[in-house]
Amino acid sequence: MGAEEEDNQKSIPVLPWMRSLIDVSAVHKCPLSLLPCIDPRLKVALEKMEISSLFPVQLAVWQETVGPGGFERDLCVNSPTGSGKTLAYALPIVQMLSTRFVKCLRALVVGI
Ligand SMILES: Nc1ncnc2c1ncn2[C@@H]1O[C@H](COP(=O)(O)OP(=O)(O)OP(=O)(O)O)[C@@H](O)[C@H]1O
Repeated sequence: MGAEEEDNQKSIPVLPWMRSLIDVSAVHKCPLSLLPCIDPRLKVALEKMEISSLFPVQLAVWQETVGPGGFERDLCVNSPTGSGKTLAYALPIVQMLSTRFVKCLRALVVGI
C-alpha cells in the first residue's frame, strides 16, 4: 500500500455503525408475541396484514433501534432483495413516531 493510499484510509471516519457489526444471518425469525416493546396497535396492524413474525433483518434492526436497550442512531443495513428491508426500517419509525411527539425530522432512509 502506497503512502497516499495509507493516508486516505486513516482519514476515513469510523462511524458508530461501523464499530459494532451485526451478522444478520445469525439472527432468527421472531414471532410478534415475543417482540420486545412492540406497541399493541402496531402488533394488531401487522396481524391484519397476516404478518405473524419478523424476518431476521427486521428483528436485528428492531433490537438496535427500539430495544431492549436500543437507541436512536444511524444504521447501515446490507441485506438481499426480498429479505424484508422495507419493514425493517419502517416498523421502528412507526413505533417511535407513535409514542413520541417531536416536530422535527426524525428519520431519513437512503436506499442504494
Ligand atoms: N415479517 C414479514 N412476514 C411476512 N412477509 C413479509 C415480512 N416482511 C416482509 N414481507 C414480505 O416479503 C416481501 C419482501 O419484502 P421487502 O420488499 O420489504 O424486501 P426488501 O428487502 O425491501 O426488498 P428489495 O431489496 O427488493 O427492496 C414483500 O412481499 C413483503 O410484503
